[in-house]
Amino acid sequence: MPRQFFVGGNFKMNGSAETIKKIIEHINDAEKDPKTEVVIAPPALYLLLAREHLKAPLEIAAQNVFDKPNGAFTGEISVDQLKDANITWTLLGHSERRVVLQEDDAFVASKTKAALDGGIGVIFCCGESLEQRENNDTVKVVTSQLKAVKEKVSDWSKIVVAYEPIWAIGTGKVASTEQAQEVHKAIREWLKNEVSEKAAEETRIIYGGSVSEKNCKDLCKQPDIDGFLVGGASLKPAFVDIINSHL
Ligand SMILES: O=C[C@H](O)COP(=O)(O)O
Repeated sequence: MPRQFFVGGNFKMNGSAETIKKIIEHINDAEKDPKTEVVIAPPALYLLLAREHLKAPLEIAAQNVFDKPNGAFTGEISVDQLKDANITWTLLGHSERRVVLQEDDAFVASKTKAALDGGIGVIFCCGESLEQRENNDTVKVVTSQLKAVKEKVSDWSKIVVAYEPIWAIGTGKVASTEQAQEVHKAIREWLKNEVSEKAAEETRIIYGGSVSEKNCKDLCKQPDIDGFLVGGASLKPAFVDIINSHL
């Protein structure tokens, strides 16, 4: 069975109640490819606003979730709290959290397990720095990030893997179709060898890093690119063109 095309919109720490409502209304009203699964990730403060306005089947992701069920963890949000707010997905392992907030592989994997155990889908981000790419360590870095998850998680059916080379995020410097396909293919091989044939066939592997309405059409023609995780362009009307890119 073909994998359903998946497009996530990561608003990061952008927007206000007014602008996020406008973006949501635009996405609601636009003509969209019904074959694309669309998930938007507004800042935590606006998850409930998004829940109120976003129309099904569009879904909402948190940008992060904690791995403890409750308690004295100032500033954190639990899996049960997301479920209470009808939030069905979370991003985890974004490089901005790995680099700026120093989240390591083990912590990201622990949060991934907590989310999946609670029934929340995970958009699991992985990717290499420019230095790591120049040292030819891309596949090694990405698979070691995935390996940390494999040590804690056996069911991959609710994981979407987002390959996001750090050097391409927010820089306007998109990976070439060949560069992206090569890493996506390596991730699929890794899934086949280390998880299962089923996981390799069914897991969506999406690309993130300066995706725009201009480059999405070529990227999505690659056999192992099953969609996109979009940052900056998800705040613009062009997000709909990315949702429709494989039409
Ligand atoms: O989560 C999204 C990625 O970090 C990509 O962001 P960007 O599209 O602004 O480069």
